[in-house]
Amino acid sequence: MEKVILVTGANSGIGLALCERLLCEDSRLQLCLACRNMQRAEAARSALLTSHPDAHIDLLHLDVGSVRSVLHAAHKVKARYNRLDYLYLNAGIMPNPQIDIKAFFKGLFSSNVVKMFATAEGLLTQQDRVNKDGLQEVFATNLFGHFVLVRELDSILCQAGQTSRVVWTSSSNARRSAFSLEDVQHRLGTEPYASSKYASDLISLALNRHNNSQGLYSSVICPGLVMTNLTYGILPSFFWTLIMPIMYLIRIFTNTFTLTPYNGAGALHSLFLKKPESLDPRAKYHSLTSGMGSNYTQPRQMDIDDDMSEALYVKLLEMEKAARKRLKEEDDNKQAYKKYLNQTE
Ligand SMILES: NC(=O)C1=CN([C@@H]2O[C@H](COP(=O)(O)OP(=O)(O)OC[C@H]3O[C@@H](n4cnc5c(N)ncnc54)[C@H](OP(=O)(O)O)[C@@H]3O)[C@@H](O)[C@H]2O)C=CC1
Ligand SMILES: CC(C)CCC[C@@H](C)[C@H]1CC[C@H]2C3=C(CC[C@]12C)[C@@]1(C)CCC(=O)[C@@H](C)[C@@H]1CC3
Repeated sequence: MEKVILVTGANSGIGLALCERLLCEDSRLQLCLACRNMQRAEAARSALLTSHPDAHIDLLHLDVGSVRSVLHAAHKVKARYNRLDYLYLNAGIMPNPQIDIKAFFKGLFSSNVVKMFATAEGLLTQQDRVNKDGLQEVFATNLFGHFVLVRELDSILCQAGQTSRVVWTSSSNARRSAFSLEDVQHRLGTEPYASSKYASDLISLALNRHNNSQGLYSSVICPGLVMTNLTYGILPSFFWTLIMPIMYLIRIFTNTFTLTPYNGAGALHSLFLKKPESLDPRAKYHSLTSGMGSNYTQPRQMDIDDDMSEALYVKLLEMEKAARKRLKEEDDNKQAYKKYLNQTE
């Protein structure tokens, strides 16, 4: 049977570019596009089928920010496929981003200018909100939903005599100082995106510790700065179009300005080709682009430690248990109410 690959957030940007690159590699792959909006998912499938008419592309409804949707989607995946070779955890959000213009101009004339363009450290804040599950939306979407998905798919990811891979689309914006074990959802701060991405780096390490012996390997990548819906949300799109030539100029000095989704998906693609045993669990694989535009992948050591990653893993397990309990109670209450209505009729 051909390899089965599931990509979350596959209908646009880096996720869609990854699907395109994977099909160019092997058009017989069984691709599953997991998206929250089925209209956009259909459009993505049509676009992929235009260039690969014989490709096997399934759609799956998944709102990774909702625990109920994750459990439902995982159930469907297990019913559809008896194996899952690659799980790309790519969906992500950065709501209401704000740029600190003063910090930008200060950084521009400092020795930290290259780092500033690569990581946006000190430049970017976001306004988060609480979702229907009572969780912070950025945490729920970028990390927790994906964590529950991996756990729920464990029976088809960890199969005897087979290796499977989980790949997180993290970011160089991930920063230890933006994350706190006392506030894993980042309720109190203004950098939920950096916090959620740092948390995904930690969780990847923990997944390796707990699952390598069962043949499951986890890695993290950073796509670099890519022009997608996510980045277009940071500044008005006409402004981006206006400064595009400057962006290409900056790329000569900063290899992290990958700019196109195709280049951004480079590291995701290169991990597809690598043997899992050869990967470094403490490295983040960066998509990079030379000044002349050629695309390459480079591993860089992450600022993470085992104790912190284990502590976060334990916290997420507890949160998962609580979320399942809450959903079960909701279902039981619904059932009881239905029964009551039937009796009173
Ligand atoms: N662009 C960049 O410079 C960088 C991006 N990244 C990361 O790359 C990943 C892909 O983002 P990118 O391609 O840039 O941006 P896009 O906005 O183009 O893609 C994000 C994808 O995630 C999906 N998504 C968002 N929320 C949910 C949800 N609750 N359930 C299911 N799907 C969801 C979106 O679906 P919909 O179309 O319905 O919104 C979309 O398909 C993200 O994790 C992002 O953090 C990391 C570093 C840099
Ligand atoms: C070039 C221009 C004149 C001004 C652009 C300034 C900023 C808008 C960008 C500088 C560094 C960028 C950046 C990101 C967003 C846009 C900038 C802040 C990201 C945070 C986008 C999402 C990610 O995950 C990071 C890897 C990016 C890091 C760099």
